[in-house]
Amino acid sequence: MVVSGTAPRVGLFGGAFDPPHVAHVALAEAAVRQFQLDVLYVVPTGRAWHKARNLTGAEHRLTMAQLAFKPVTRAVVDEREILRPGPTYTIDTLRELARDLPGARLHLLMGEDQAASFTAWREWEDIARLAELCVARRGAQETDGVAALRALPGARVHDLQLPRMGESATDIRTKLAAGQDITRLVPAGVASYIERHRLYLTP
Ligand SMILES: Nc1ncnc2c1ncn2[C@@H]1O[C@H](COP(=O)(O)OP(=O)(O)OP(=O)(O)O)[C@@H](O)[C@H]1O
Ligand SMILES: O=C(O)c1ccc[n+]([C@@H]2O[C@H](COP(=O)([O-])O)[C@@H](O)[C@H]2O)c1
Repeated sequence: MVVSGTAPRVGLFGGAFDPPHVAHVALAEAAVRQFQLDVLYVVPTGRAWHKARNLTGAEHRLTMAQLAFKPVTRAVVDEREILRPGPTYTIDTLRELARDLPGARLHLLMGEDQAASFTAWREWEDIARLAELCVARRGAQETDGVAALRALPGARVHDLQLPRMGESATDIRTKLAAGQDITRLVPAGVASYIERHRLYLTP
């Protein structure tokens, strides 16, 4: 890891990445730049307790994340949540990072949809104590996601400067199942991987 100044600035960007799309990559690039991150851990979710659907196999999502985030300076795709048994909780990952990188300034990245449901996350108070929360606007609709986080006592909340982007993995999966073109929505390597492995052919 490259360390600038005294406290290393470390980012955590978790997601199902099913599949990773251009907004994920833009968000990661913007965060590295804005928060001057020394390293950004991009962490595909293992077992997403909070999602109703079954995710695509972890090995596919991991490889697609590696393809997608390869061009992002300082980004490292990390498989710890996939390897950890049981449901995935962000607090476990943050505690590991805090233990392994003592003194680091931890930045948790998320879109505003996740910010809006943040108080449903496991041990969210401890997450807010351990990490600065960096929230990107998402889609065309204003939500009160960022405002909800700002209202939490003690939370350190930052606006992640990203133009509103409408891409969503749900929409991409729907388009693929309908045989529609998604090449502008995902990085080229991800589009080839999806095609080669015949992913998302059914809704
Ligand atoms: N278009 C977007 N703009 C800003 N943030 C986004 C965007 N798409 C996803 N994110 C954020 O990226 C993180 C990972 O998202 P995830 O992998 O669930 O993608 P998704 O597009 O939301 O997927 P799905 O549609 O399957 O729920 C979340 O914090 C989410 O809010
Ligand atoms: O820890 C939790 O309780 C928790 C609840 C909801 C979401 N998260 C994390 O938030 C990240 C984005 O979630 P998602 O659903 O947009 O892929 C991902 O890393 C999830 O593991 C974490």
